[in-house]
Amino acid sequence: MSIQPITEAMLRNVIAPRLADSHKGTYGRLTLIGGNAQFGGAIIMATTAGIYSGAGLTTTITDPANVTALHTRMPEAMVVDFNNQAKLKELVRGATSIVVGPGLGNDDQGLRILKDVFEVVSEKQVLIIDGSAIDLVATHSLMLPAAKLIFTPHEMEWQRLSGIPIAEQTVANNLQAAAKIGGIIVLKKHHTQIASDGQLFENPGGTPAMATGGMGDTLAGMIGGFTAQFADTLGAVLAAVYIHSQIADDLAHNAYVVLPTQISEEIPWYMKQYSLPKTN
Ligand SMILES: NC(=O)C1=CN([C@@H]2O[C@H](COP(=O)(O)OP(=O)(O)OC[C@H]3O[C@@H](n4cnc5c(N)ncnc54)[C@H](OP(=O)(O)O)[C@@H]3O)[C@@H](O)[C@H]2O)[C@@H](O)CC1
Ligand SMILES: Nc1ncnc2c1ncn2[C@@H]1O[C@H](COP(=O)(O)OP(=O)(O)O)[C@@H](O)[C@H]1O
Ligand SMILES: [Mg+2]
Repeated sequence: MSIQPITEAMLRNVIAPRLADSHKGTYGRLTLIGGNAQFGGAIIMATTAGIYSGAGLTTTITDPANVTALHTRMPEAMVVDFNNQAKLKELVRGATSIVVGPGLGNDDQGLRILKDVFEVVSEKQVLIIDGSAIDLVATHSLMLPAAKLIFTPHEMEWQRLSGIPIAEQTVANNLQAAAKIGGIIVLKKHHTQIASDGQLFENPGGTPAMATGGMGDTLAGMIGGFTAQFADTLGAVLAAVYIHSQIADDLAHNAYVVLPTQISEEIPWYMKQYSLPKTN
């Protein structure tokens, strides 16, 4: 099995210049679901990343305790109470891409919300399953819905989802489990690996300056924003993974630690560079 490094040429194929004849509806509807009373920051960071990645319209469904904080940080986001089951289902149905799990919590409340998402999501939609949602799928052996599924586990979440202990997470074992689960698996670690349809890609970048809470929540939001805009779902995932760590690597030249929200603020500048014709 050959491992393909993610290249900048791949990103240039995905991140197209915006067309003059377009509007916010052209760039996708992103719905993010998560953030219980304890983990509000996770969904705020995911939302921030989705908006800075250029999603046309973003709605966040979260615990009411997080609404003021989210609005204060990101007035661009629309917000809905995650106890409003009817509204949640409507917003999932209307989304281009859905991110579920950052800070959702793996208790009964989180389980009820995840089941509602799985009930209404459909084949043409992208569904990114992160954080607590991965744990809930693993713990309750949930049936996966027909959708363009993207899982974003760290190594412990991958252990829970695949049953492979971290020490035995070899390329061969991971690919076998990924084929069984289906969809795109983004196994997050130093040099994150992405499995899709028997292919394996590796992120050449990344730094321990990224090892701080919220970094994965930010990546989940980026993948949401990228897949909402770009029709090539695998290409969008690879581009998001690459830019996420490229920004961190650049900031880490002069900084001991890189904050997730600092990464989000840089995303539009990097996307612009990849959308321009190559000069040399
Ligand atoms: N500000 C907020 O609101 C934040 C909210 N968050 C939200 O919290 C929820 C729980 O997510 P979680 O990732 O914090 O907890 P969990 O899934 O139990 O994993 C930790 C366990 O796994 C182990 N471990 C082994 N390998 C590992 C690896 N490569 N990467 C990471 N861990 C690894 C690790 O080992 P140890 O640290 O003990 O060595 C530990 O035992 C989720 O919804 C998330 O979105 C967070 O994003 C933080 C900011
Ligand atoms: N040492 C490291 N080298 C490269 N990337 C790292 C390192 N540590 C963490 N990361 C990256 O940070 C993110 C951590 O994700 P995750 O554990 O889900 O964070 P959280 O749930 O706190 O938001 C992943 O994208 C991972 O690749
Ligand atoms: Mg995480």
